[in-house]
Amino acid sequence: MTSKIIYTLTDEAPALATHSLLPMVEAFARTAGIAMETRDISLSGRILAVFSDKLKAEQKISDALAELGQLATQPEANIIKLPNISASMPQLKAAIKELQAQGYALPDYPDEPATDEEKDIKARYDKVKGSAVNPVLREGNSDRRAPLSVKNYARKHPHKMGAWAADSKAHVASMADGDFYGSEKSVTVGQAGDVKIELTANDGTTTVLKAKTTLKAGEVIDASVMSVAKLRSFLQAQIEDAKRQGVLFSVHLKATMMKVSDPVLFGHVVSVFYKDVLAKHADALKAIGFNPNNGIGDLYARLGDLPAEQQSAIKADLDAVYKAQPGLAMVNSDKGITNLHVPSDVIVDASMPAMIRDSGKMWNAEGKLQDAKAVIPDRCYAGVYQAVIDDCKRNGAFDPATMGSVPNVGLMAQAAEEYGSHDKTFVVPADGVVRVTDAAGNVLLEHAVQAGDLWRMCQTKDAPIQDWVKLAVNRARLSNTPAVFWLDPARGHDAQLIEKVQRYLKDHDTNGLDIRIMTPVEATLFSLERIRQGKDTISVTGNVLRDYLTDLFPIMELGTSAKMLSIVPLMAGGGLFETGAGGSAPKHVQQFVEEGFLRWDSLGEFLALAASLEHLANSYNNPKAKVLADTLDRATGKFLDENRSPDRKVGGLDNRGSHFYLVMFWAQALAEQTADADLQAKFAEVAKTLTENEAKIVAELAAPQGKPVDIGGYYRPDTAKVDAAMRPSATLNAAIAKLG
Ligand SMILES: NC(=O)C1=CN([C@@H]2O[C@H](COP(=O)(O)OP(=O)(O)OC[C@H]3O[C@@H](n4cnc5c(N)ncnc54)[C@H](OP(=O)(O)O)[C@@H]3O)[C@@H](O)[C@H]2O)C=CC1
Ligand SMILES: O=C(O)CCC(=O)C(=O)O
Ligand SMILES: [Mg+2]
Repeated sequence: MTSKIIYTLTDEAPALATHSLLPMVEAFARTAGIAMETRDISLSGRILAVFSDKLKAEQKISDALAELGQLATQPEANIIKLPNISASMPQLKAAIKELQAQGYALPDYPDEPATDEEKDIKARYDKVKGSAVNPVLREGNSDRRAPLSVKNYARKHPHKMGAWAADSKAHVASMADGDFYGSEKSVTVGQAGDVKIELTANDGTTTVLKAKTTLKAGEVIDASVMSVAKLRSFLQAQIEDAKRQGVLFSVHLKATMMKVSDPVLFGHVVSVFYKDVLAKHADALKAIGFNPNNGIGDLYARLGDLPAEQQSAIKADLDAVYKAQPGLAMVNSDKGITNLHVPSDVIVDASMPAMIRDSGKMWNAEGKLQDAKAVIPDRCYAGVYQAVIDDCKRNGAFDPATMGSVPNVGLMAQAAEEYGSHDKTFVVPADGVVRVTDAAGNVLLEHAVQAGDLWRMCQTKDAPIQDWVKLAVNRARLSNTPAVFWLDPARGHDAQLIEKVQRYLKDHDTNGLDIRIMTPVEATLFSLERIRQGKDTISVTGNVLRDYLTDLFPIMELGTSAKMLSIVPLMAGGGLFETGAGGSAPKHVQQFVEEGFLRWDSLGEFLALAASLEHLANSYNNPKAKVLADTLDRATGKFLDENRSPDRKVGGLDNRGSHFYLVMFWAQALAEQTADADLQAKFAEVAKTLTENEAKIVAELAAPQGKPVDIGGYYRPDTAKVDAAMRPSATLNAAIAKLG
């Protein structure tokens, strides 16, 4: 077996950064006999892979995601996973358009498929849409934390935190009833078997929503429903309340990862907020195919299809809406892009912490910060953010120089919980009752529903739960830190989990450990109180809170979740090393293209690479890999100590310059170490060259800054163009080439 690490090629900022970093990493890894292989799991790559049959021979690419999904279930897996686009519908369509323009004969996305062929095309695209990558690769639970070196760095170089006023009007608004939280029911199934999901309408007719879902013994299933009538009246009341209080209206959902439910929720917000203009022009908007689930931006984009007169009438009525309604939080006030323009622009895990970091404010239409109402319709997790906001109002902003840390152990293996619910989420077609029945006809779960309601079922397998409990105990032991399971006994699903957690904790030696179970709000208060005293508390959570908390706490503690170590110990023994805990930072690409400056911070990649090398050293007994891992660790420490992360603006060090420093420190550490004489000798020269040419290389890397860059595409940029843009230092390239 050869030692090999798979490095994923993804999208946007992390993909650009890869063009600079990976060639250097490859050269270093080769010295230890390690092959770095790449696999394209970008949005465009995934589209091309599923439509391979429609492409010319030279355009075909293999289905790397399917291959890696398979690999993740094998003990030899060692995968470094960078963030990728989880495409919303507008992003998917934009990517299709770009690829078509590049000469790929892809079909259009059929919004309303009529023929079997169109249905097949839609099904294939829907497979690529949303969070299509992470659930496939995450065959393990997650361990996300700020390593001590990173925490020390943040304490030494605290980022800016917006001050909090006790009378801030910022708040979270959630429904009082009729939401998923209020309706959740759950059972643990004793034996393996299949279940059926069916709607019995009030007129007596039966519709099979999903004929077969296979369950394993001990699996927890839950189901819940969101009442659309109650949602819409809640939204209307919140719009009025925002106006009354003079705060910005904003909505925070996860339309990317929750690709079936949340675009629909988003669509309701759009259609309630803009109801006057949408009602008045209903026929015209139907004719141009406007769909509120794609955001109000979809309306603006399609306006051009209407006669000029009608366009200006609609525009005037849109402006009237903005006058009558409360101010909307903006994504980009210069360009007039609101919170309701694109469902993937405001994603709750990143957007709520950003609002909290900004004193409970968001951007208004004038480009100024203003107190905001954050609408998070469902109550399952919203209370966490309100608790943080209340704490900030009471005690002021958190201080990154002194605050403790909240690492996370997250249950996510095998598409656990809500994030695996897409194939079991339905917009209910008629009033009636939805039932989940087993093969013997026993009703396991049922809900009375109305047409338009969102009904969903989630699955959580037992083996991942056992693994999660074990991981929590291990982390508590290794870090000697209290661990809190964030579970709410008032929720059907969580009540089942509490029982299992209590049972499986007995399988471990928990002597001397402080392990508790608390509701999410109690756990927040407990963790925040400790954080203000500089103490750490492990959060042990389900899949959604894993996502939310691993942006929330890092953004408060470190300014960004990019600086997180994010490991997925795969249940089959392999390792999946995610890079940071954030996304693919679309704004960074915009800045790069306009100004030739890439502010992406690759610290997450550095941390993942060290963990991956360490894993490889252990599983293949490769002492050279261990030396590479240890020296990379030292280099990262120095990198943090000297604060060589990218700046935010032209003139400072950018992503490329930060890579140079990491690589120089790594080469220096290799030249200094004595554990492996061969590596020491190999790196002596490159370390010397890089050290002596520091100023020259930094200047060569900075030379292209300040000018626009043509990368030949957004979703599928031109490799040669990006290579040239990301590797502009001939001196650095030559030094690395010498490694052979
Ligand atoms: N693991 C994955 O694959 C994930 C993928 N996504 C996907 O990413 C896309 C964008 O999602 P979004 O919610 O906007 O979240 P992002 O994390 O991409 O962006 C939010 C902000 O976080 C900051 N940020 C994140 N990573 C870095 C980094 N490495 N260096 C510097 N700053 C960073 C940037 O803020 P600033 O403006 O301050 O520079 C950025 O604008 C979506 O398509 C989403 O589906 C999202 C989360 C995880
Ligand atoms: O898969 C996705 O869409 C997002 C993943 C994410 O935000 C996370 O894991 O933190
Ligand atoms: Mg996240």
